[in-house]
Amino acid sequence: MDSRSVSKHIEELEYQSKPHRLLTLIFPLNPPRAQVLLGLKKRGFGQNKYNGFGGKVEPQESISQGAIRELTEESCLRARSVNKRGVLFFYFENDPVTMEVHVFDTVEYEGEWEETEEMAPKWFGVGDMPFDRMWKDDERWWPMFIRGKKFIGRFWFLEDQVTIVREELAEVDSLEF
Ligand SMILES: Nc1[nH]c(=O)nc2c1ncn2[C@H]1C[C@H](O)[C@@H](COP(=O)(O)OP(=O)(O)OP(=O)(O)O)O1
Repeated sequence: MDSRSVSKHIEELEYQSKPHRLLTLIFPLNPPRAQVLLGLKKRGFGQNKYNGFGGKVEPQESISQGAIRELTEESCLRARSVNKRGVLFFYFENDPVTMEVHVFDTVEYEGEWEETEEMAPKWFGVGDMPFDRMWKDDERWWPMFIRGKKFIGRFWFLEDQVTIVREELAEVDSLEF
């Protein structure tokens, strides 16, 4: 198990032994936290969905460094600081790999956003999210996210990547384990 994974603090033993893919997901907020920059994903996993920015954590970096790097690669924004907001585990039917997604926000970033090969960014009001074009779990944890809470969630999807057959979601005081 990757030492940066938080699986052992959250998942049961039988889940801990599955392969995990460590991923980041970061949402830039405008200073009063009224708007969020989402990207329409142009290729790969989650194509044609709006989401935050993110991807695989590289072997030599911390999870926060991965979040900052992916934000720049996908939107051209450079985050000066990030806040840890959530950890999400996704289980897909007939897929042995668990996705462990570390969720961040940033209110301190520099540069102008630009469309990249992977993402077409667009600002949305935090209360006016395009949930019909996002991952199904997002509308579950987004209310916690915009209230400034931290959260841990687990979602079991069917192979269609749309239907959630089971979920666990809880607010937590801390994500430091
Ligand atoms: N159910 C889900 N809900 C959600 O909100 N985000 C999800 C999700 N499942 C995956 N993600 C996010 C996590 C991550 O930011 C992105 C998947 O990463 P990518 O597809 O960008 O990974 P790649 O393998 O393409 O990575 P890179 O090549 O490193 O960019 O989708």
